[in-house]
Amino acid sequence: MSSPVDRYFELVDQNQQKFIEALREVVAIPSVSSDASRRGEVVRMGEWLQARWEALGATCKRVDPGKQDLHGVELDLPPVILGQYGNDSSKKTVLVYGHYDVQPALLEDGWDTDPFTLVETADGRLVGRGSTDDKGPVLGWLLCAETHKQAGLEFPVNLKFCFEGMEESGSEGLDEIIVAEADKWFKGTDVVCISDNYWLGTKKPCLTHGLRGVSYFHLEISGPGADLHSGVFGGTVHEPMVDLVHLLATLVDSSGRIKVAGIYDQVMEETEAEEQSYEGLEFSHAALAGDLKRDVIIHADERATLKHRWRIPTLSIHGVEGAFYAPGDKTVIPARVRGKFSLRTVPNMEPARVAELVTAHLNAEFGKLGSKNVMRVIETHGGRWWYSSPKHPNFVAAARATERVYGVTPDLTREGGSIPVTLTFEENLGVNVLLLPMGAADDGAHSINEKLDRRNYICGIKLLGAYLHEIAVTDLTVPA
Ligand SMILES: NCCCC(=O)N[C@@H](Cc1c[nH]cn1)C(=O)O
Ligand SMILES: [Zn+2]
Ligand SMILES: [Zn+2]
Repeated sequence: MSSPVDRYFELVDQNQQKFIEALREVVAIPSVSSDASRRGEVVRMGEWLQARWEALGATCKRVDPGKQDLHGVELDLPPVILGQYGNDSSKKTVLVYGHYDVQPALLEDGWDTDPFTLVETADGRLVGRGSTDDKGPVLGWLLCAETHKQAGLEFPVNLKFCFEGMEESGSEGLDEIIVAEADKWFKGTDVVCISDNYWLGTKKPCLTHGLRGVSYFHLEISGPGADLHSGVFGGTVHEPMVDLVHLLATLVDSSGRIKVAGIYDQVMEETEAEEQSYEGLEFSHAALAGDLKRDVIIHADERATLKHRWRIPTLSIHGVEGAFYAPGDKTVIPARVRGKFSLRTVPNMEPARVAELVTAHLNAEFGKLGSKNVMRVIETHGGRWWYSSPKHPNFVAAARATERVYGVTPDLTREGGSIPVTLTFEENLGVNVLLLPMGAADDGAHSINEKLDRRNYICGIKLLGAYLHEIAVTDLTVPA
């Protein structure tokens, strides 16, 4: 007699094509949260999920977070779908989070095929916007529950879920809902699992126990009351763009070193155990250079690259608002420009201290210019870093599940990006949070030709189920 988990795996294998059709159906809903004209599609996607979970017997609560001002257009925020599947006091309760909105995508951005039509390539790539970020994983939880029910398999845990439609646009309204529901809808949660990130490479699965934070700034330089003719005024007025370019160049050098005094002071000391944790990870500069399509890597070895992604703060310059950027030549002096940059922050940096250091640096550098323009530094948004122990039983259960599906011990990774909701759950629910990725490093989330490999999708659906079965038999008490 095969075990329930083995039976579940067999069923997942038998239903592969059906699962791909389900992914095709959701990829075809262009739920782009940053596009006002697509807001109805985002809502439709949330309603699709709610209907499908309710058909299975889950109890759902649709929470409408209110209104959003999107560049002057007032829009209803898409619903957060809260759910509860099973309510057996003898079982553990797992809360899963995911998002059903996606990044924008247009064929003319360079996609090989229509981004909202799922295409399976001969080498097993399921190409389509949202396939890996995050519709594949969100669907994975649903298909896992449906498969159990259809086969009459006992579902191993009580499942709570929280699916939002604004993750790609700053998760507006979500934190307030989590805080308000911490002792209500989320009461009784034993552990949280989020599947919304990626393996370090393309072959070996991983569990993720750390994320960097982000502190985002605008640096505004205002000069004359209107744009000027450079032939008339060039060399006779202080140009905002000249000041801005100079200031941006004082922030970071070409080797990625941040030039803001004091910024590295709060960075956590590295321990011997951490140094050893880089051994054996599936990560190579050759593969990274391949993904980048050109070797533009700064560091000499893989370990240094990972440290600069995970445990060292970095500063990136993103763009300039108000600057001339169209093709062709225009002899204008822009009157007001806004440079945009952000720092990725790491343990134990405090956002308030980061803002203080950045502002002091820019004030000092601007002072040196002797410019009559006006400078403003604005911190527009931020999120804190997250760092957790991979020794928690939640991670141990996930590692066992991974071994069962893939036959290997997963890598333990951190990520350079930010998922602020991770910390919101950890702090407000007081339980352990695990990041359990489905997709691979080369999936191209946010990029053109986003894909999820068939292998990752099918094994990922097995993994989510195996994880829930492992949680059911794991003592979640943290050893003293
Ligand atoms: N692999 C998961 C990363 C998710 C992600 O891309 N998060 C964004 C969040 C963000 C922060 N500010 C604006 N968006 C990120 O850029 O890290
Ligand atoms: Zn995502
Ligand atoms: Zn994303």
